[in-house]
Amino acid sequence: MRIAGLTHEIDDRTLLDRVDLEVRAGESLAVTGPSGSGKSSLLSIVLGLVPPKAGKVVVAGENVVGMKGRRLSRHRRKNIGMVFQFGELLAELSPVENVAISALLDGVPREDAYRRSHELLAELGVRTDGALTGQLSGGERQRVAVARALIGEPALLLADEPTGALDTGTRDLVADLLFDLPRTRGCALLVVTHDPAIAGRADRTLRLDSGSLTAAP
Ligand SMILES: Nc1ncnc2c1ncn2[C@@H]1O[C@H](COP(=O)(O)OP(=O)(O)OP(=O)(O)O)[C@@H](O)[C@H]1O
Repeated sequence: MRIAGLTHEIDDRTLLDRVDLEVRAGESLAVTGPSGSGKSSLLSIVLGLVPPKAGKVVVAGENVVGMKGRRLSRHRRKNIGMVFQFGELLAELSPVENVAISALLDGVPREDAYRRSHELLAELGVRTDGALTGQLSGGERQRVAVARALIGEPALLLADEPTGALDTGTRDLVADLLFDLPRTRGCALLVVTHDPAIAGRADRTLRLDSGSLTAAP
């Protein structure tokens, strides 16, 4: 993913001021910064959910800025996986169903979607013994969320405070898993987080403050 000259304003506040950024395949990047500095807004722009004032966001060779409708949703489904702080899973479905849904919506035949979902969950160490997602521990749920983000084999994986809702031990297990993915799957990983212990695991860390991204100490 390559971001160039990205500018975004909210209520006369410049959250991103001509920001440039690149995350390559196989690489991880963490963005930290104070609350309200615009970290989540940055991810929303990369997802094409929020239009910036200016600039480009190129994912898998295509500029997301200005992309709309079906073309945008197809592009997002094909190229980007997203992990949220609270997983955003459907509690009343099984983990296998939560992960398969993403592929089914993408037109993958049912049998393939379920097989792939089983395989991914097994690889990520989540039990698929019939328990509902709502019955799993926080760490297991986050691993299901990671599997869901990965099922479309995205070139870019985004994560917003992916371990923010976990206790320290579980946080480390999920972080181990997450930061292994660029190496094991060849994707680019962009994580936004407050947590220095998480940011410190990325190949590079940048800090967003007053519109600018600078190398974090
Ligand atoms: N849809 C919106 N309408 C108005 N203001 C918004 C909107 N989305 C975000 N903001 C504001 O933009 C600023 C940046 O928010 P954002 O969530 O991107 O920051 P953040 O760095 O991710 O913060 P945190 O670390 O607390 O999650 C905040 O002041 C927020 O209130």
